[in-house]
Amino acid sequence: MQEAAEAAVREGGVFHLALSGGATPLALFHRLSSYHFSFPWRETHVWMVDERCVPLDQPDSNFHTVHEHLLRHLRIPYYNLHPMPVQINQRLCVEEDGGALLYEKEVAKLVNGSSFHFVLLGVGYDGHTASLFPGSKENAKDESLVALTESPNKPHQRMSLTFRAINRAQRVALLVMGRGKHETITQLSRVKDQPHKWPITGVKPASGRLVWYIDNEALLG
Ligand SMILES: O=C(O)[C@H](O)[C@@H](O)[C@H](O)[C@H](O)COP(=O)(O)O
Repeated sequence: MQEAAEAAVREGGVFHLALSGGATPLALFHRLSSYHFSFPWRETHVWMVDERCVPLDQPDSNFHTVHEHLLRHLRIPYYNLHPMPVQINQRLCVEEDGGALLYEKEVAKLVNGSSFHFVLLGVGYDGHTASLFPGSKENAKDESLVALTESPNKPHQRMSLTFRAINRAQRVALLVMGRGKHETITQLSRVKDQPHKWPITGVKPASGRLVWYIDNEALLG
């Protein structure tokens, strides 16, 4: 990630990084904040891959998690932080409030070609990634870059980058860790291109690079 950040900053003066929630990236966040002192945070813009529709100061909020475990330990300008606007007009993720479109416009305004330099993803036990869940209508060729989605797990309402946004990225890193994910990895190794059932198989950067980072426990059980 640091290499990608340095290369992007060298080329264009800015690094656009989109981060997922969940427990898996916490160790990476800890590492980034504790050891990577030369990471170009001042030139880094932090975006969210997905968000739960709860106020940003709630422990369930992905931005809250990223803030607690990473952002608050860094020297990063606050105007480089881009939480998803899940709360508008004192209500959460209401279609008419246009939060998804607002975020899409913010991405379009700041990110060249809406193509993030680096997107960090995880995978759920059911093969979901970001907040793109099995069987949901958003998984079909969605034209938008950001959408309101529904999770089978609480909190149900979500906002998420779509496949379209993810697949525009220059690099996508898929981080899978822990014995608990072994079954999922085994199943995923047998399926191909079934984004409706296994959303993770819909991650295919058009011209970018996709790299899976799987630890031994997830790989070997
Ligand atoms: O909001 C979220 O939960 C995520 O962004 C989600 O897509 C996550 O990456 C996977 O569910 C894996 O979660 P774990 O890392 O907790 O297993």
